[in-house]
Amino acid sequence: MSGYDDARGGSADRRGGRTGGPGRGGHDRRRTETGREEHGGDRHRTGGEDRRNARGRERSAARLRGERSGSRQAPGQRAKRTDPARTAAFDVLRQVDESDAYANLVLPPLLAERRIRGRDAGFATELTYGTLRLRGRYDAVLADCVDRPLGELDAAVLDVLRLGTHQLLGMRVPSHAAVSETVALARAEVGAGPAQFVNAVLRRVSEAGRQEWLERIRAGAPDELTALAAVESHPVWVARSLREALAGHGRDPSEIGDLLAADNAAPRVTLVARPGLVDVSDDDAWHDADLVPGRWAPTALVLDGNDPGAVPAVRDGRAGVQDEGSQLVTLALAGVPLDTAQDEDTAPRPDAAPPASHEAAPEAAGGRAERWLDLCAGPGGKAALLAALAARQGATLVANEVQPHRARLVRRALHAVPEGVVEEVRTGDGRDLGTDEPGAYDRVLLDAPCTGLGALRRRPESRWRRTPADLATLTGLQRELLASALDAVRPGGVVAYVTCSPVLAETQLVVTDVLRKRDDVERLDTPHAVRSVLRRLPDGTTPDLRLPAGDAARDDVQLWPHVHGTDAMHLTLLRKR
Ligand SMILES: C[S@@+](CC[C@H](N)C(=O)[O-])C[C@H]1O[C@@H](n2cnc3c(N)ncnc32)[C@H](O)[C@@H]1O
Repeated sequence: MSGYDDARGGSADRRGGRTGGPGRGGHDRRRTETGREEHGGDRHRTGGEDRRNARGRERSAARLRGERSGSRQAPGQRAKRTDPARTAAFDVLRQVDESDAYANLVLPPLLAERRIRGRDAGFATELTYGTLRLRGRYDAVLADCVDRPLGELDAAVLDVLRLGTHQLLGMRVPSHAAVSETVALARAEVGAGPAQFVNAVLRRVSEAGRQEWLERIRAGAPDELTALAAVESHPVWVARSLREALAGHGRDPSEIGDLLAADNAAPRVTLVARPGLVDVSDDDAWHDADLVPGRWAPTALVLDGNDPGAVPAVRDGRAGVQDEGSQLVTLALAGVPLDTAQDEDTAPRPDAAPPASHEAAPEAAGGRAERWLDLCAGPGGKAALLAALAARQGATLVANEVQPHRARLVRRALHAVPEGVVEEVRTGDGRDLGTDEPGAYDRVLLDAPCTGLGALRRRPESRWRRTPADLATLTGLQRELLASALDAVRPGGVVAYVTCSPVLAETQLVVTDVLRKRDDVERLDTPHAVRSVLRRLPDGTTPDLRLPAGDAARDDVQLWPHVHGTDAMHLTLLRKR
């Protein structure tokens, strides 16, 4: 990467003061004067309400195809080529802002389309995800370097600044290259005037190292939680909810720093080997993939590398990419005995030998094969594991999903499951199922729509999208869905209430509230159910799940990224009396 040598970047502020530069108004005015395409406007404002508008989508789609709307710089300023990896990262950030896109869905096809491979692809990936994850930290840094509220800056300029700041403070890019390459990106994407501003601001950022900036952020915060939230790049309300969740689930709230830090670490790629569909020793299925057993689930394999698409078993649906927490909660539901009279040890372990045939498996009360229901199945990760387990236990599965396009994803996820196991993939509102089919199922998985605040490692942009108002909407829906799941299960049957959020309002409070209104449900010993499906260690024991003990012990299970290395999955098992 080249060093910085740009006489045109002459507005660099070396006096140590904050830098004003072109804000939204200035940026637009400049473009109007030069007659170039209107690019910023209110749509680009961070958090702008109208970012979903059609023009934004069109522009984003064109950008993803690699089409530029024409050079925004004077010919004499075009000498420096922009780096394709940085341009790709910028384009993904703009998509995330303009169209509410998910970076993990947009970036891989964009890299493939532009033939960005190898180290460049790795650089673009780290730059994109790292910038999105640490956006809050970088905004705190940038707020110290710019003399107006960041919300007044053109959103595209702000994204360029965040990209430059991540290179300076979060990657091992030499300062001169981080600044000069980012200024070149700014010049190509947002124009020469803003590029000068970017140059000046990034020079201010580069005057201190990461540690010094973190100390400055901490010193400037009004209280400890706000400081931690800024340093670890979480909205304050999210940090507060997570700290409350730690306490409510029986952990020490002082773990919040470790939890927030764990949200900023890219998770390892974990695969699920769907039992009965693929064998770990089948070399053809794994095609030389470097795999080690997971920490908790007997079905989990950790992939050393980042390309699960290269693994044949993943491509053909016998395996999939799935967090171990998701695997554990699904295995626990499939393994829990259906009625109290049954000896718990008779529940089949997921790594036990399969029954001799589909028909030879245990039956539900009444002598029929068990019927299982996945009430909110899209896109189908848990449904696929559940269906594989159902096949081994002689059960059948109905998968329900309210959104038609997600129901299609469920069908695709289930295509490797043996014929006859999946009764139906239906599209419908799960809230109606309890009334439509009362007592019709033996096991029901309710993996409820939730804030996803337990899976922030995987969705780098999502922490900035959620608002406290989402909680009110979601918790109402979660209550209705849980009531429906409990109506849909037969007496003696089991419901698994699952969220990928540890937030108390979505976990304990939903369950407590729904159970308060009915007397036909009992809580099961969920920690026991989860322990009984853990993988066996070489010495025959199972790993220590490190759940709260003593007074803090609970009858539900909450997993944590900083303790278990999984998403913060929540599981409560309930039995209909
Ligand atoms: C947390 S996701 C489920 C993830 C899924 N279990 C998996 O492992 O792939 C929740 C799903 O519930 C769906 N959903 C939301 N409201 C619903 C409703 N009223 N009825 C059924 N499904 C609903 C959402 O579309 C989303 O696909």
